[in-house]
Amino acid sequence: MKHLLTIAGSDCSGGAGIQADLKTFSALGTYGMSVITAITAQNTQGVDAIVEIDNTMVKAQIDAIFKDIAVHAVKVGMVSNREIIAQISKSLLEWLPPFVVVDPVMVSTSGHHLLKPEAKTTLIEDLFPIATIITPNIPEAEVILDRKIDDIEDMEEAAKAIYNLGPKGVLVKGGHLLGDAVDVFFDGTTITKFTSPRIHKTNTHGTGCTLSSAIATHLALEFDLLTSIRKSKDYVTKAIDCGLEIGKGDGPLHHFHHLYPSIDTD
Ligand SMILES: Nc1ncnc2c1ncn2[C@@H]1O[C@H](COP(=O)(O)OP(=O)(O)OP(=O)(O)O)[C@@H](O)[C@H]1O
Ligand SMILES: Cc1ncc(COP(=O)(O)O)c(N)n1
Repeated sequence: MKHLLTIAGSDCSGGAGIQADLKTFSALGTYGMSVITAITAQNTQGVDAIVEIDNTMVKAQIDAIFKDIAVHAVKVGMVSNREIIAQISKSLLEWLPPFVVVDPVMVSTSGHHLLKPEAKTTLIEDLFPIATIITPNIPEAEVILDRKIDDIEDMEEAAKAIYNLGPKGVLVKGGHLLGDAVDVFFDGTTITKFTSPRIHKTNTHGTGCTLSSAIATHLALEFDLLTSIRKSKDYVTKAIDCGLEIGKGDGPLHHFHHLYPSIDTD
């Protein structure tokens, strides 16, 4: 059995954040654990309120897990502010989990800031260099690089430029473009594109959280990086396709484990 850890924010409505991550870990047959960095009051329509967790409590949660339980991969999502980011970086450098997938969550689909704008530099300097892979969407890649991304060629250039900031791999996600959903990966030598047909449904709340936690899971299950991305994109595509009509806004994905090929996790 592989043990997965998400360090992220709570979404009380269950579509994104910690809740999406834990559902993904379970659906893929692994044991999920969580370090909560922020509590959000949100639903399918938007974010009403955020309380950030004190960084000493973030440290205490990380230490409680690592001193007792083996962690086979970590996914990092919403990290809120500079103090929390610096603490996560320090703790991960101390405990050294084998894989760290960083989803640089900045602004929710509904337009709410989930990362304080002044924390962008700390995110880049403290978390990118310890990441096995980072998974920005197009608006996040634009903020990281301070440039516009309009098409797949721009995504390729962005993946290469973000790679120079220190992660071992960069996946620029194309959910926000029109046409097929194309994600562009760069590992320092080769560009690889992952394409799936665009599904015309509104239940895309939490797609990024789900993709990054699925990649962490597949890495923990000892698939290589390219296979982990391919299998995770397949998982997200199916989970969007059978998504739930819950709430009045952008609905959640459905993490229905019978849909996914069984994985030998022993
Ligand atoms: N309508 C869609 N049909 C098929 N795949 C999609 C669709 N929307 C997003 N995806 C895929 O979902 C994954 C997440 O991409 P996206 O760009 O939406 O990330 P994100 O914006 O971080 O997600 P989130 O909505 O959680 O913030 C990618 O693999 C992307 O290609
Ligand atoms: C706690 C938390 N983490 C991440 C997201 C991003 O997901 P989305 O862009 O689908 O709103 C979110 N809304 N809430």
